[in-house]
Amino acid sequence: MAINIANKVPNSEKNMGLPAESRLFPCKTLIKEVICDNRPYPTIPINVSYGKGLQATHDCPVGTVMEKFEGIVVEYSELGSDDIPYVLNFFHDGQWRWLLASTPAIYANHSCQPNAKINGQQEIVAIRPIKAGEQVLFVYNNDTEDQLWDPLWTFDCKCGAKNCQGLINTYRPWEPVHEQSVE
Ligand SMILES: C[S@@+](CC[C@H](N)C(=O)[O-])C[C@H]1O[C@@H](n2cnc3c(N)ncnc32)[C@H](O)[C@@H]1O
Repeated sequence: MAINIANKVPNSEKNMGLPAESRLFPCKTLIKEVICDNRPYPTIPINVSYGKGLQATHDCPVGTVMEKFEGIVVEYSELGSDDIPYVLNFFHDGQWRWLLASTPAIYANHSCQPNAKINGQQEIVAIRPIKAGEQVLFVYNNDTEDQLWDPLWTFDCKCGAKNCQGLINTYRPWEPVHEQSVE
């Protein structure tokens, strides 16, 4: 997996200009890496009925990188309960890692009928054409059931899709209905 290491956390809506100790996701110890990349992406944060969401600013074809999770990689034990809904875990160098992102990617909501997915570079990528003004949505729990779901992340899905799973409280393999190949 390609990871870009930079010497500072990228600016984001909430962390802009703040010193490390007062960031949205304070991490007191053991910052292993800082992942950051060039910005911006064709999305903006918006308000939705369940907090914030991420909205496309342009019509985007399949394969467009809509946003990217970038921030600090920490140990699970360093996470606070408020961090859990926002953390992205990924497998790297034979172990699970937790990425506390400080980019608008954290606002992308879940849908059981998504228009995007996360790729191996922690990017949110369009799996179907996304129109300007549409919310960018991916399946949070698309994985094998042997990966442990964090109970602190359980929520009632309000995506409204016909195939809505309802309570999101476990990983399950997700079969795309109309997904187009982007890789
Ligand atoms: C990564 S945050 C997404 C941004 C969040 N909406 C916010 O305002 O900060 C994940 C949390 O958003 C909420 N969420 C995301 N997708 C949802 C959905 N389809 N239905 C209900 N709540 C959802 C849940 O509370 C979830 O734990």
